[in-house]
Formats: sequence, C-alpha cells, structure tokens
Amino acid sequence: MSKIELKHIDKFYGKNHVLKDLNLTIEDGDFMTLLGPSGCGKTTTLRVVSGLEKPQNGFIYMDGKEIVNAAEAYYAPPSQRNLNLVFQSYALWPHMTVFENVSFGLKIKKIPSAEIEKMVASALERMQIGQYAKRYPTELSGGQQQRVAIARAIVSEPRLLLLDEPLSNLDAKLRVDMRSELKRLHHDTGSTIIYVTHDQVEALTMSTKIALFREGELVQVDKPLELYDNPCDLYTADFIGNPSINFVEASGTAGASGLSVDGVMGRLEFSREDMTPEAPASGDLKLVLGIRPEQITISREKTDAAQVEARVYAGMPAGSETLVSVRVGEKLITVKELGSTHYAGDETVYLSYPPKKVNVFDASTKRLIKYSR
Ligand SMILES: Nc1ncnc2c1ncn2[C@@H]1O[C@H](COP(=O)(O)OP(=O)(O)OP(=O)(O)O)[C@@H](O)[C@H]1O
Repeated sequence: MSKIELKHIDKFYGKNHVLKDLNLTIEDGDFMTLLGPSGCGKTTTLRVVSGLEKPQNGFIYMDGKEIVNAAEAYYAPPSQRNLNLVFQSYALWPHMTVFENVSFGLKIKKIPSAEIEKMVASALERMQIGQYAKRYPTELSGGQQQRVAIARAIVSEPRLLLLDEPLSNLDAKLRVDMRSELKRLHHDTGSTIIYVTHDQVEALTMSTKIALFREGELVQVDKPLELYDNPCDLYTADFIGNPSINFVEASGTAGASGLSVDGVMGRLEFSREDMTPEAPASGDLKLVLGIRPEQITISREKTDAAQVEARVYAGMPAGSETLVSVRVGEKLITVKELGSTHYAGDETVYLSYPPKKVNVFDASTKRLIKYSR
C-alpha cells in the first residue's frame, strides 16, 4: 500500500507563497504526474512529500498514517517515509561503478549477492545501460548518468517512487523509449509513482492521473484523456495538447433547453445534458469555442451546408501528418491531418467538425460550460 494524502498544504519561501492550500490524494498504484510550467510548485510538492521541505500549514498522510502535522510541528524524517526519490540533478557516487551505485542500497539491506546480481541486471537492462555496469559515472554522458540514477531508484521495486523530471537530459528518441520503460515498470510492479514534468506529452502518455498546477494552486486533477477532452478552463485547454487547441470567439444564448451559439465557425445548438454545472441558466453570453486541430476535417469541395469556408495560410506536411494553418475570416486556425497532403497558400478549402466534440467556455469566467462528448 502507498496512498498519499496532502491536506491544506501551504509552503512559503520567505514571502513567496509557493504552495497554496494544496489538497491532493494519490491513490495506491496511481502514476500521478504533477504538471505545469516552470516555477509553479511541482518540485516543492515532491520535496514536501519526501520530507526535504517542511510546509508551514497542513497535513500529509501515508497509508492513513500521519507523517506531517504542521500545526503540531510534526514532520516524520525522510528515512521513515519509505520512498525512493530521483531528482532532475541526480547524484551518483563518483568513486563507485554503475553496478556498485545501483546495488548499494540492496547490499545495505543484506540481500544475497546472487539475487543482487539479478536485480541490478534487470534494472540496467530496463534503462538500456547494461553494457556500462563496470564504468564510473565520469565515464558516462549526462543522459547515461541520469538512467543510472533511475535504475538505482527502481532496482528494489519500491512501493513509492518520486521522480522529478528524470528524462530531462535525454535526447528525443531515448526519452520516448524511457517513457515506455517507466510505464511498463509501473504496470509490472504496481508501485505508486509521483512524477514531475512540464512536458504535457510525457504527462498524457504515462500517467493514470495528472495534477495540473498554476502558480502554486491545483487547477485540475483528472485522468489524462479527461483533461484533454474536457479541460476545466481556458488555461488548462491551452496547456494540454500539441498542436494547441484552437480558440474561436463566438456569441451565445443560454436557455432552459440549452445553448445556441453563433460565430465564424457556424451556428451550433447544444442541449442541457451536454452542459457543465457551471453553465449559466439563461442570458446572452460571450463564448470561446475550443476545437482540437485533429477534430477538423479539410475538404476541397463543398458538399454540406454546414461546412465553413476557409483560405489556406500555410500547409506543413511532415510525413506522418500535415498541419494546415487556415484563415476563417480574420482568425487563424490549425488543422491536423494524418498523412502528407500538399495545400497551396490561398487555396480555398471547406472545414467540418463534429459539434459534440467542441468545448465551449464562458469568456467572462474562462470556465468550461459545455463538455466534449
Ligand atoms: N529553496 C528555495 N528557496 C526559495 N525559493 C524557492 C526554493 N525552491 C523553490 N523556490 C521557489 O518556489 C517556486 C516554486 O518552485 P518549484 O521548484 O517547486 O517549481 P517547479 O514547478 O518544480 O519548476 P521547475 O519545472 O522549473 O522545476 C519558484 O518560484 C521558486 O523560485
């Protein structure tokens, strides 16, 4: 078991309020990614969980047992928290070989040496560094050292693993390989993992849940695809997804039956069942539509009255996919197509998209008021 609960956590550095009333539950077996831009408090959260930082307010429970109670100035020391931690800046012991670095903790636990050999070989294999077992850290590149640090953390298959941007020093191809290794490790061991990154693709591909931060506050905690499909506000919608979601202004009228929308992307009608609890009951509204680039289809022929006329601004074929930037009125919209297609600048095209997939935000509150289904 490794369930972590953070309740009402406040952390200040001097006057800088870096964690603001943080409430987050990480269930046993979750791969929870803390996601957000630089400086939003992700690493601080990890340090607070690990015991390297003491929050000024709040409680932390590990499997129901209190490990932090700031009101009573109780902070269980890191050694009693039973977790393994890998930082962005990893510290390997320079006088030990890779094998010795990775096996050190196992020797301390007095595991028989034949077993240690097997466990280390498996961890090094996973990180694709088996051939470097006899080398010293100074004989390795930064990325190789980082993989040794991960191998050292995962070798004992800890119940709770904290990883702070562990793939940041790796090149793009290796990063993709390591993502699948970490995901597989999670599948094989069922460990609880708390993972820090500012890379939303990393978060979407690996996690069972994502906690999105902004300036020390949690904005949304959800399963990756729920976060992608139904971001709770414009900030989240903009942060998640690459290429970014298209935002298009529109006007609307809410009523008992639902929401009528009008704008450059056409007229749309949504029923009350599609609307979030935050949707206004009635009235005229300024809206922002969120339409993902892959939801839009481009055609050279007009075959349906609902299609929206557009003019190609730039077509960008890239082998497996084509990004097309088009103008609808004054607005630039990105469309993503599978495969490579050539579009000429200023060519007239027609766009269609499934209205049920559109997110609608209230422009004044910036909150989601209509789900994508
Ligand atoms: N030891 C410290 N002393 C003072 N301020 C700190 C300290 N550590 C972090 N901060 C500040 O706290 C805020 C949150 O930092 P934190 O490292 O948690 O952000 P982060 O989201 O992990 O960012 P990054 O992705 O850049 O690592 C930042 O404003 C940072 O400058």
